[in-house]
Amino acid sequence: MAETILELKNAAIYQRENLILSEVDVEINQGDFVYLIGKTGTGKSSFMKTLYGDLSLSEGEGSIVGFDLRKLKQKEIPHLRRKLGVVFQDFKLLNDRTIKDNLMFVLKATGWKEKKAMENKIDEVLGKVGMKTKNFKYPYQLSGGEQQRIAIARALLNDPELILADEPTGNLDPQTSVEVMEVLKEINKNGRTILMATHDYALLLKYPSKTLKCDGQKVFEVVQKSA
Ligand SMILES: Nc1ncnc2c1ncn2[C@@H]1O[C@H](COP(=O)(O)OP(=O)(O)OP(=O)(O)O)[C@@H](O)[C@H]1O
Repeated sequence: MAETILELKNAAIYQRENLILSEVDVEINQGDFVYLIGKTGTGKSSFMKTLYGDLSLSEGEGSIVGFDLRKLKQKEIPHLRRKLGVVFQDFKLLNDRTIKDNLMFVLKATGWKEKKAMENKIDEVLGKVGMKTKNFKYPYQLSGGEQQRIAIARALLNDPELILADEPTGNLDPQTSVEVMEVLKEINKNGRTILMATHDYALLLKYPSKTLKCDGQKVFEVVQKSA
């Protein structure tokens, strides 16, 4: 049996006092590729934020990569984030430094010390996203698709057990979205678990996989119809 990486039981998710999602029961196993879909404002980002500790879980049960979300303390959040790779729609790269220095910054912030090991790791993750030759560039010198590849490489630095991608193709054109999706699929094929929020139905049709939907304050699994 595959190991459970994420489990929510009867969870409720709030933004301040507003209930966004309730009775949430979700299980994600090691190696899964899971989509999270739903119209704008239905709670996809709130769901993701709960998983990476940006919103606290105050009702129900939740565990993710070995952390109990109900008991998560502020000071544990960096440890949780280290076991997760988070990818955002807007890349969130630091524009004042090169790609290599963006990645170096994360390694230093997460406790890496040895220069050679850091350089090897940077080479390894850039290789995985096909961006090894661009390490001297600045983010603004790269296209959106290239920047997102770098953001995915950054998410891989600490060998996360789970990658949370919130609309990773939201700012990209259809062709570039497919390229970024290929990168994510390849990473998943190598055993990494991925949860991806999206409203790009073309991608869902092209790359069918388990799909969760947010609607009417609930999250449920939907069966995709083939095109
Ligand atoms: N910081 C906040 N404070 C209060 N309410 C919020 C906050 N952030 C989001 N909300 C509300 O929570 C609901 C869900 O928002 P959320 O961003 O999770 O939806 P979403 O499905 O990710 O939407 P989108 O596809 O537009 O990103 C919305 O009604 C939104 O107005």
